Amino acid sequence: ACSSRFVLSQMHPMWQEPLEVPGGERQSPIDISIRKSVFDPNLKPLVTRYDPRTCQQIWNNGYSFLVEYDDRTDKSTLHGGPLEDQFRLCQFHFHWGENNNWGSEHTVDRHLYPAELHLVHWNSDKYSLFEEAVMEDNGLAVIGVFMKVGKRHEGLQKLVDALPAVRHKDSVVEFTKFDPSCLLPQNTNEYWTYAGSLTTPPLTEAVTWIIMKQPIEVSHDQLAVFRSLLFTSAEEEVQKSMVNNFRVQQSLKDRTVRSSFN
Ligand SMILES: NS(=O)(=O)c1ccc(C(=O)NCc2cccc(F)c2F)cc1
Ligand SMILES: [Zn+2]
Repeated sequence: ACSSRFVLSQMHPMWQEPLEVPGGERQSPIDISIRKSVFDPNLKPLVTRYDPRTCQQIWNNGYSFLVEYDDRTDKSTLHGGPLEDQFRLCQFHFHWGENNNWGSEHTVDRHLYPAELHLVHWNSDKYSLFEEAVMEDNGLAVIGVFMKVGKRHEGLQKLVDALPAVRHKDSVVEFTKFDPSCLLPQNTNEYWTYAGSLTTPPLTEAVTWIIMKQPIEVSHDQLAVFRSLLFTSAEEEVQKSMVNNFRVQQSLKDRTVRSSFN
């Protein structure tokens, strides 16, 4: 899978992030201003083809929990939308708050959601490994899906039920046959897209962001299980709840956010 045991330095929500990333002209996350976004009629529908058989495991990396996919072949892919190439799914993960008032990394006209899903893909037409693609400006494509509190999400529940097994940092549990398309909103034709970066170190400016307009609904209790995870490993004396694992918003600088809808 794509998230090689790249151990993030002890980064927590209040992590002392570099004030400016070298040449940081396209950092993420950002606020999406609807009235400043530009409708682009040339944006195509998104095409996702995910094979649940490529789902492998869940890993608590001390920052979020990642559901990792076998990305050694083109079995779970993304193309279309703003993308010129075909991209391979390597993992998905989430960002959330300590309560339902905040937690997402992106916002829409400053509206905060309690959580945000990121489906991480890398350009398998141009590169042969995630670690390579992550250093290139057209290397990654991340689909962002906002989550709001409402009815229970049946597809998410299988994942929620597995979380107690990865409560501590560096724990891994086998997790198979999960189709991440169940986490996409029913309307994937309405999205915003912009050129950005990873939102955790190394913050590389390699990401084409595709942010869905329609949020998915998850229950209060499902989000509460996310908050039962820990930043800390089993050995550490002081246990810290894994909450507020989002980055502070970055300036748009000289970028335009395009919308696939008017
Ligand atoms: N929140 S997000 O969607 O922007 C995001 C997506 C992926 C990663 C990641 O893979 N990091 C580990 C990692 C592994 C190998 C090489 C890397 F450079 C690297 F960052 C970090 C943030
Ligand atoms: Zn993320």
